[in-house]
Amino acid sequence: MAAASVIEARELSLTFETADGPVYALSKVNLTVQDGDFVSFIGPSGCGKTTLLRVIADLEQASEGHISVNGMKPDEARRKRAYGYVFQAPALYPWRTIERNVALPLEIMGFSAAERAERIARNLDLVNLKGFEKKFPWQLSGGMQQRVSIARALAVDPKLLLMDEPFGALDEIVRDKLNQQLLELWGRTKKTVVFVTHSIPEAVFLSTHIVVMSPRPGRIIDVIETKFPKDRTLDIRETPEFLKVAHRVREGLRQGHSYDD
Ligand SMILES: Nc1ncnc2c1ncn2[C@@H]1O[C@H](COP(=O)(O)OP(=O)(O)OP(=O)(O)O)[C@@H](O)[C@H]1O
Repeated sequence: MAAASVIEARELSLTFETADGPVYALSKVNLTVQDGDFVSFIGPSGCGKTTLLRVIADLEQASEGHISVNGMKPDEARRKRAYGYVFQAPALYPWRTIERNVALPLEIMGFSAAERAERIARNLDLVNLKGFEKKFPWQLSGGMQQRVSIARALAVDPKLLLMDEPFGALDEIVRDKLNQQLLELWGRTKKTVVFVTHSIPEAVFLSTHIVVMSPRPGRIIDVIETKFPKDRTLDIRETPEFLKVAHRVREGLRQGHSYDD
């Protein structure tokens, strides 16, 4: 049976009108994300990765074209909490404990105390943070705080997880560990993930599809499908197949890059 599409974008464009003239953040973007895919957006600064993620999340509206999220218009998908969003910085409330941070979207949606407790326990377990419920964010490392943000995004059980460079601020060892954990989490939960990154190894390791983007105007220049086993470990980064995919991403980035700035 063919997988259902979670995101469909057709001829999507977004132009920001600024004092210095129009900025063509997205131009004629076509993208299909199927149920269970792990899709990364990669490209140089300003190619529209965050803008595309924000259009999917209804935080920004397209100037032209069509987009659907879980078969709905983005504003309806947002109201129905069809996705969870993880920002680059953990954005946790410092005065709330870890469990109360994860509880926040559940409180907003009116879940009962018993349901909240069950979901908090389940999602903190999923990100390996059992035992940290009563701590405050400042008592946790940056990587642990980002795992709390992931648990919070998953608490309402969305089909789709949108992640904007969630590990960009972390050192490489921590990032490797979180990549491995995220892959395991994706395998277990069967969520659809859309992930923004600047890192070629991160994109190749995590993704089923790598969307290579280019700036001025922001557009998609290549979509690369990978065929790595679901239970892969970081060791695959040394394999010829991994290096081949990484090379194709790098070539795409090189061709799309202008050196006039
Ligand atoms: N609200 C806005 N108003 C005007 N221009 C904007 C706005 N948001 C983004 N832009 C511009 O749109 C283009 C795409 O920005 P975007 O943040 O999506 O790129 P990006 O690929 O995510 O970059 P980075 O990797 O640096 O985060 C850039 O030229 C940016 O300056």
